[in-house]
Amino acid sequence: MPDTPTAPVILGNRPGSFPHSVLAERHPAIIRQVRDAFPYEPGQRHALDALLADCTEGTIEPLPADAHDRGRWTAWGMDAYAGRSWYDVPWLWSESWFYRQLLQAVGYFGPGPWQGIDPFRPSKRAELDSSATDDELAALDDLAGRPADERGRALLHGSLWGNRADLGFRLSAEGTARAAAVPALVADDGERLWELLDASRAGTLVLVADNAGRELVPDLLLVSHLLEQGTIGRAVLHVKPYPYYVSDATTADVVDALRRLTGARGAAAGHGRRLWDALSDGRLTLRAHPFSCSPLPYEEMPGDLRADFAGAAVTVVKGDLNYRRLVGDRTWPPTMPFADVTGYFPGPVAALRTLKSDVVIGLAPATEEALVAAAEQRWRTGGTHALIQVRA
Ligand SMILES: O=P(O)(O)OC[C@@]1(O)O[C@H](CO)[C@@H](O)[C@@H]1O
Repeated sequence: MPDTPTAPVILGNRPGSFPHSVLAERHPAIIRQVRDAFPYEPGQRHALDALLADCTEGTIEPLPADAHDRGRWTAWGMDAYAGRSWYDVPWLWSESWFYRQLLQAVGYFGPGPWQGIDPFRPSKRAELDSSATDDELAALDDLAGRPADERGRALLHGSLWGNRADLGFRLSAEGTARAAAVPALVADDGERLWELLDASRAGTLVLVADNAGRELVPDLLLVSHLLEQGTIGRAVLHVKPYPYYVSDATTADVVDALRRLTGARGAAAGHGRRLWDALSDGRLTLRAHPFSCSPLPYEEMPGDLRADFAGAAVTVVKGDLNYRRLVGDRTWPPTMPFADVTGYFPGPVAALRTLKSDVVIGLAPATEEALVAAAEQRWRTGGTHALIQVRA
């Protein structure tokens, strides 16, 4: 049996490291942002204050016996990590735990009047309603006259770079937008992705979505284009079952994005109607699997999710967090081959991601050297670089 490659799991306990800054600074900033965004009641405010202290100084405390998802979190490692500092468990685990606790604090899981109220909705809506989104939708009219191939490639890149629009990232990355003025692909298997899609004419595309708003809109536009061209016959869009990592897309965000498209003018409205029809007639389906908010890598996915991915002509995995889960949140050498690490994935898989955390694999040695020479290790986390990687 071939050896499965491995590397140490990333923890958040090294001061000065990016993961440490997320736990020590980004999470408190997210709590403050949420606290200011709603007229929360005293009980919720106390719970948010308690979470602020807990997530920076406390330890992992198991969920109460009657928590609706206690069994799930037990299976995901809760008991094994009980009593440990948030910094001393896998960083990926700690982050997912944070969002679970934040939603608990604001009453999202209910029962009660705040059940189902997304604490990140104001920032997601502001982005969707922004003039920047207007400009992006208007640009579709110029694209409409171009050959189909060119439109497809432009929309693929729109979906890729849309991943820079990540609201949690912006909380702790002020100024990187300017640094990102010269975008650069550090790995580009884009043509291999088109080959896969073209070879599977009328097959199923699974798209594992990441952020709502200015990432989800271009993701949906790409799906619309592929359906229109007959490149794919069906699409399955995986979203999160509850709000997560600030801007991750839920079903409500898909509906908001579709309404934004159908309410626009010109080509954007045409895409909106096509997607609306596709959802209505079953050519586009949504999934909100509990594992999508789990603190585990995809290698540990359950059988029903595995079957979903196995049936796809290709699964496109969007964004930084999904990339970490796809390849494992580990200190891999950047030149570790992508195909070696993703060999477990049930079917062809493509990653579309801007680089916003330390994990990266599949780089050519010369690419890594050039990146380090130009920016030491900053290229890993600044959102200034992107990649398209494919394992057929
Ligand atoms: O998955 P996304 O939206 O592309 O990025 C998520 C992110 O902003 O959050 C994590 C840190 O909290 C990192 O993986 C990354 O920086």
